[in-house]
Amino acid sequence: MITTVTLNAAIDKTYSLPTFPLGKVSRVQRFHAAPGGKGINVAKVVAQLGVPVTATGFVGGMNGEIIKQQLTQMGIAHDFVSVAGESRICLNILDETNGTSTELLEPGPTVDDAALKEMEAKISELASRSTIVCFSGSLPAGVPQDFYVKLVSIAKQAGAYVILDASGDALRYGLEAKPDMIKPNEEEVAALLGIEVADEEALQTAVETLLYKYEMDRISVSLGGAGSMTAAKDICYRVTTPKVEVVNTVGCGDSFVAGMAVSLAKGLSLEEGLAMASAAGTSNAMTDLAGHIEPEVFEQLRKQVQVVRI
Ligand SMILES: Nc1ncnc2c1ncn2[C@@H]1O[C@H](COP(=O)(O)OP(=O)(O)O)[C@@H](O)[C@H]1O
Ligand SMILES: O=P(O)(O)OC[C@H]1O[C@](O)(COP(=O)(O)O)[C@@H](O)[C@@H]1O
Repeated sequence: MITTVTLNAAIDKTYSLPTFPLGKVSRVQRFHAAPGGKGINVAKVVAQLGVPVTATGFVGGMNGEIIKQQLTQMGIAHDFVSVAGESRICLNILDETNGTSTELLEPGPTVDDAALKEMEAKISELASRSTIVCFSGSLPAGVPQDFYVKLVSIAKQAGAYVILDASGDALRYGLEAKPDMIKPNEEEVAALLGIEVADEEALQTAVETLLYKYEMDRISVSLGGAGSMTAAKDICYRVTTPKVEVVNTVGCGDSFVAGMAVSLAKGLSLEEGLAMASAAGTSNAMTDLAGHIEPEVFEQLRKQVQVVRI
């Protein structure tokens, strides 16, 4: 089983507008809402790829109930810790004319100490039954910046392979617990090392520095439409994906993580994992939903992505 952890679960709402003029009234004709937040997006794609998954994290209020209900309807097992307050809404406004995506992310509920303790116990229990645990996303108020250190350590101690997809201090602290894999973007790599990444050679050096410093199994730096770079012990790959018609890139990183987690759960090679992760990310970019892949598109892309050793 794969467990996904979303400490700041959300309802992801997407509004698709022909144009999005600021300071004007826009009437929204096309919209949808789905359970979201990075880890829940990972869970949705893992489920689509046919691997058993349990989604956990903090949820609160009516939005929390909706998140749980909809996951149940999707056939995704969940085991959340309930908190006072309301789970957030994350709004993504797609302007179909100029192709922009504008995200408005609420802060989410405030988590108290009792809920933090409950989460530690939950991770210990779920990780002991999981081959992979994915921690994804930002920390809501009340969660200490170093909480991922604790949770990653607990999951590793329970014997799970741990993927951490976070940013800022949450990632910086989380690295101290030596997750098996992280999936930063280029800016996050630069921020972690306090450097500027001028070109691909510099990126490779930076990624390898992080890999060895924190004794990780692999690091994938996702580069949006330009693909990704992945370093593992004594090896580095550059992956490029075919040019596709992009609809909405929200959730691409989560889909990439899902593909990688599924490949690990199935015992596939790193090369196969990269094809799977990249195909999932690119497939997600081709739909207006966040954390969604079309199986036929995914299978086609999986054959088309280029995984090159550098
Ligand atoms: N515009 C795009 N065209 C094709 N594939 C994309 C595009 N954006 C993202 N992807 C795919 O999704 C993966 C992760 O996307 P990225 O945008 O880098 O992550 P994040 O959402 O974390 O910023 C990429 O490595 C790529 O495979
Ligand atoms: O937890 P965070 O970091 O605030 O991010 C929340 C938001 O990120 C998203 O998962 C999108 O993330 P990616 O585009 O990086 O995959 C939204 O669906 C979500 O609501």
